[in-house]
Amino acid sequence: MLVVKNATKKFGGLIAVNDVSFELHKGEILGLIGPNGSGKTTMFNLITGFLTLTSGSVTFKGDDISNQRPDRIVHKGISRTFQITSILRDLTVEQNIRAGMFGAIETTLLDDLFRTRAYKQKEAASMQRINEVLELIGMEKQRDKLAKNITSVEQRKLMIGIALAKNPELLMLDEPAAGTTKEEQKELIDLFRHINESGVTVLIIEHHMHVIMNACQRIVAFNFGKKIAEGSPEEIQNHPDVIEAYLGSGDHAS
Ligand SMILES: Nc1ncnc2c1ncn2[C@@H]1O[C@H](COP(=O)(O)OP(=O)(O)OP(=O)(O)O)[C@@H](O)[C@H]1O
Repeated sequence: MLVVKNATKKFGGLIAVNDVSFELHKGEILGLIGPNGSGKTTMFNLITGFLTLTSGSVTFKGDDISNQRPDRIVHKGISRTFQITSILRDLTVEQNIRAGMFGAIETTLLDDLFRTRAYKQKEAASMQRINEVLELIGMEKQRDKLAKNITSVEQRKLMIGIALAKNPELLMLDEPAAGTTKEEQKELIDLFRHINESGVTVLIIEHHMHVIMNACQRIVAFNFGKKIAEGSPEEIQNHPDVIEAYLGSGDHAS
């Protein structure tokens, strides 16, 4: 579904991503791991058009999407979350999801002004998608609560809901379990599986090793911008280069 080929990103003299190739298959949950600064977020930004490749390519469903604008890439079916929270705290859960749909369902100014049939159809489609997303993230009961008044794990789920609002085929999550407890992480793992079972392919960057090991079918490991290993959770856990990377970095993610 997604093919990254010889991707390289240089920032001046620093090579943040160094000749990385990997594939993501339709229907799977793939994890990206690696110590701090190993190039994972840069890789996300290269796939989603927030950064341009120095060299290499990214193809999605056979289309070359290398260096296209982020909004074009969203239209092709890739949606993502960010490390920094993107929720609008003074809006309700439902309004946040609606805001996430911006650009996904388009109405013209005339449609909006005159409430045309096209407007009504699009509004019905929006409402249907909002309901689907609320069901997917398990937050139907919280739909009218202000985002600032929901729990921190609910805020994490809402961030995922905002990305899902665009109805992606590929959902990319950047550290979705940051700042959560073990109990909350279990909820999030169930959520990733539920989203995946609904037909969405998932790519996750995550520091909590047990989240990655439990949620992902396959894992790609990075160190110093390079791919050092790829395989099942078991293969990755026992891979000498991965063990060395984590021991050497002092980044003992739990
Ligand atoms: N815009 C930028 N300009 C210069 N250097 C950058 C930029 N973005 C990232 N880097 C550098 O590229 C390297 C890879 O960073 P990146 O954020 O991709 O790592 P990461 O694996 O996502 O780390 P973390 O787990 O801490 O988020 C780091 O050395 C970082 O300082």
